Amino acid sequence: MKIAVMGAGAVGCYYGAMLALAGHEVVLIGRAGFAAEVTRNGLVLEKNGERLVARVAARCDPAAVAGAGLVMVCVKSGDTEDAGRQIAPHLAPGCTVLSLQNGVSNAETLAAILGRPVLPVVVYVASRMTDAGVVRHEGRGDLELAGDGSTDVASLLNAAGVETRVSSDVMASLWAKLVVNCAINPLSAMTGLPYGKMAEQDGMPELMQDIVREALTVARAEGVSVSSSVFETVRTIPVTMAGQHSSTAQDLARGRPTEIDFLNGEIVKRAEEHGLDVPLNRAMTLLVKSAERKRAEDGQTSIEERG
Ligand SMILES: NC(=O)C1=CN([C@@H]2O[C@H](COP(=O)(O)OP(=O)(O)OC[C@H]3O[C@@H](n4cnc5c(N)ncnc54)[C@H](OP(=O)(O)O)[C@@H]3O)[C@@H](O)[C@H]2O)C=CC1
Ligand SMILES: CC(C)(CO)C(=O)C(=O)O
Repeated sequence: MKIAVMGAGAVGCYYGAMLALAGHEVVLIGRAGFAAEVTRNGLVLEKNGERLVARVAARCDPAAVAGAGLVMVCVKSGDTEDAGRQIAPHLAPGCTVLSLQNGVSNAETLAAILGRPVLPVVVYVASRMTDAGVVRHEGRGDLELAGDGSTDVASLLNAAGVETRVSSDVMASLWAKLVVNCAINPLSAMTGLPYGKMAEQDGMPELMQDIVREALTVARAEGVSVSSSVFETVRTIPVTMAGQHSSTAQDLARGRPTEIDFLNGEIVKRAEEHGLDVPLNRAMTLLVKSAERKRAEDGQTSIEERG
């Protein structure tokens, strides 16, 4: 079966490479530089000290999803709508579409644009692009999904060495991930500190727990039952990932748009719909958006100065 990956970044390249290395026909849709590099040299996966070259097709034309039986959407949340609109006219009638993204609204957003069901997938991987055609696996890699066809998709992924579970409550798992991201990501971005040092600041562990508590009131109002283990997860991440900076911090540092509207911003938006106030999540959203704006203006200034 042909498998298409829309969004050839850290997540798309990791799973695309795993599937190609297992013998599947994989096409990755990304930017022009990526497509040119991978067409020349293949997609390199660095994993467990090995450097594996996966033979994949790399394209920048979304029409390349045509004929795929499985389409994995792996763009950042802010790009979901555009990506959906771009692939919509080219999807095969019976294909299965997955959303391998953080946040709790992407699968629904895509489904509305595509006019077909989209399976939400919880992605437990740490991966990053180290060069145009090189993806480095840093940890885990397992997936959790639900919806029509999920048993077949899970079998295909498990056979390719990607541990995949069919979930009894995938939205609860996506929410749990969201709640943890709400407590960790913006504070890592605002302090600029790795998680270990960040959590050593007086009052910081308490602040993180308060953000979790606030986000959980919104999850409850949405009718989602999130495991209370999220409190423990937020306590342990600064220990187990002491040297790490959040994806939000990394996006800010690179001058790229963050996913904050789909993290704390999602909590704020949904809280408003339920008549709840979530001042801590509101503050986190505002601070990160202000930093994004400053980063953009500073970038603009330096372009003009160079100019
Ligand atoms: N990286 C990780 O370890 C993890 C990430 N996630 C989640 O997975 C999702 C994907 O993250 P990640 O892979 O890190 O993101 P990346 O930014 O690395 O990858 C997305 C890629 O898609 C490209 N892209 C976006 N829109 C289009 C388009 N219309 N056509 C072609 N290419 C496009 C982007 O290009 P450009 O940059 O030029 O826009 C980028 O190369 C996010 O929701 C993230 O939160 C979840 C778990 C772990
Ligand atoms: C789990 C965590 C916080 C790890 O960095 C993450 O998902 C992110 O940075 O977005």
